[in-house]
Amino acid sequence: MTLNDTVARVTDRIIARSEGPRGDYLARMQAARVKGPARGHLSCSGQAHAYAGAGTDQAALATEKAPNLAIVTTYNDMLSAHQPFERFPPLIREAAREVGATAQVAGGVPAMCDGVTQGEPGMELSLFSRDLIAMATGIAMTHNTFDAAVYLGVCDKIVPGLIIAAQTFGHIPTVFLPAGPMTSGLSNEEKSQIRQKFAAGEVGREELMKAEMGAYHGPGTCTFYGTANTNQMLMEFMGMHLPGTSFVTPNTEIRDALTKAGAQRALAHSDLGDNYLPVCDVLDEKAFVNGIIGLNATGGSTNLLIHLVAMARAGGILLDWQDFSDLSEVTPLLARVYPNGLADVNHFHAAGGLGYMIRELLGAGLLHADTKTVAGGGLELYTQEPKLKDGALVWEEGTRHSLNEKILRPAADPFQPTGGLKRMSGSLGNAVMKVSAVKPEHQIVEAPVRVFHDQEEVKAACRAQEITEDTVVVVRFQGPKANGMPELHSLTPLLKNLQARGINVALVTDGRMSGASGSVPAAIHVSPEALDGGPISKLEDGDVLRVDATAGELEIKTPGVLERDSVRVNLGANEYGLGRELFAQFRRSVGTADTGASVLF
Ligand SMILES: O=C(O)[C@H](O)[C@@H](O)[C@H](O)[C@H](O)COP(=O)(O)O
Ligand code: SF4
Repeated sequence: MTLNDTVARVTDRIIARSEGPRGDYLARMQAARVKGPARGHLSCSGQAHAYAGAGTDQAALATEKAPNLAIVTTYNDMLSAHQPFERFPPLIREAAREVGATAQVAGGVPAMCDGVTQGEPGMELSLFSRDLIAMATGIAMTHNTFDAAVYLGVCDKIVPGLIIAAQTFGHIPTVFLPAGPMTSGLSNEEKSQIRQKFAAGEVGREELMKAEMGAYHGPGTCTFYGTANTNQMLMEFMGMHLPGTSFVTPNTEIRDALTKAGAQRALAHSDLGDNYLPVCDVLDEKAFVNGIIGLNATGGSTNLLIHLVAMARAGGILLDWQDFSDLSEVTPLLARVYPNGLADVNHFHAAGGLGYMIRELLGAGLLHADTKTVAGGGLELYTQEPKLKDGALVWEEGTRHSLNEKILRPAADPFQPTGGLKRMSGSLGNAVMKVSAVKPEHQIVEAPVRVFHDQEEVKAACRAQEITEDTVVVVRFQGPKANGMPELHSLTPLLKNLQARGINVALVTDGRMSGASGSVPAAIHVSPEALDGGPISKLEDGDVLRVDATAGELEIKTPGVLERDSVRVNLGANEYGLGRELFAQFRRSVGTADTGASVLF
């Protein structure tokens, strides 16, 4: 199938724009290659220290020339999605031994659960945790005893941070290992409805708690299509997972088989064998374009508009939001998974999942088929799905037809002809909106603004029934420099209640929303942020703003606003408490949302 013209044009534009930094990066990766096992270049004392804790693998490490596999794990009990990783290191060591190699945990890396911290001060560290995860992984990998690596991570900032690190150590073959989604419990829609009833005072805390525990009931990734599951989609579209591994349930025989196969695949690609495949050859411009196509075709998390820019930059690839916007215009929306629909990722997987989507998008000429993937070939391999046959892991062709067209559609008959994410621009600056989750009748709001400097102020105003007319709710000083750009997802039930009362409401913020946010039109990541004196800092209650998701317009309609001075606020309250005092340097040095909101470059 001929590649779509726009996909080809945007890819060429990215390659041309990135030529300098990409060339320098690839030269550094080539220079980082070593002859023989990496550990052999350490001093005898360094090696002895590295092997002392290796138990039965100590002799092999000291005398053999077989590859040594790094395990970077983000296991902790706070993220249901990462709790299954507790069992992974022994499985991976066993897999390494089966192929005459060794494996060592290079380091444990922090991971934050955005569900636990949602609406709490901790959320102000969330975005910064991405770069800290990359730095912590750097500390693990700098032991430099590794010829291949597996990275264990799933959730929001964790996969982006790990990818930044994997790119930094891009001369090392690396496979990402997921743990898989939680089994389906109380549906996301039912959970959301009970939250709205609680916000409206119609049910008590006991009923709310029962619903939340029914939704989030066990190990595995939360089942909505938020940032975590968007990351899983990216790892398949970009060839960093084995095919079809993302949405296989944790703690099952096939999950364990996939974990071992991923480890052995990474070892098979080491420079000590004949199939050297470093990360820098997998994550090239085409892989990132494939990821952006997948993001739009699935209506994925808006957070990836920030993270993908930073992930690509770590490999010398320069993305901008116009790339996302141009690709969105030619990418059909093929999936409806909550918040873009009622299904969850388990239903999506059962309907044909990522393998069906990749087949459809390849067939439509919307993906680069000729990328290098950890599966050992091009993207065609990702139309296959793993099966256990007599205890052995095999891959078979996935379904050629959607098994539920309410969830998954063919490219010839999509839910909508363009992608789920829309770039917004106008006199207020640049922003993004997840339009796939907003009903058409809610996609244009032109109304007076009500300005807030804190999400708690919004909650108080909603509870006091102060918002009774069409309103654009502006929450500013939520940008990366102001307070770490938290997600304001806990406003969703309150704003949905206003919408349900017939009030045409939109949210505009220099902050973020969760990948799970939906249905209320939210123009987020407004750049420049208020603290940088962006137009959002000049708005006053009553000014009229037009938020038009159809046209991608974010326009101040009241004259004279831009001539005003910027409002200044005292941000001292968010400099201390629950660890925020440790991130002052991050707030001072972080970049803008549209350049990846990073402290690293
Ligand atoms: O970007 C995201 O996908 C979110 O941060 C997600 O990781 C977080 O888990 C949700 O906010 C939790 O959803 P609820 O708060 O609705 O349970
Ligand atoms: S999806 Fe969100 S809430 Fe669920 S485990 Fe991951 S970070 Fe936590």
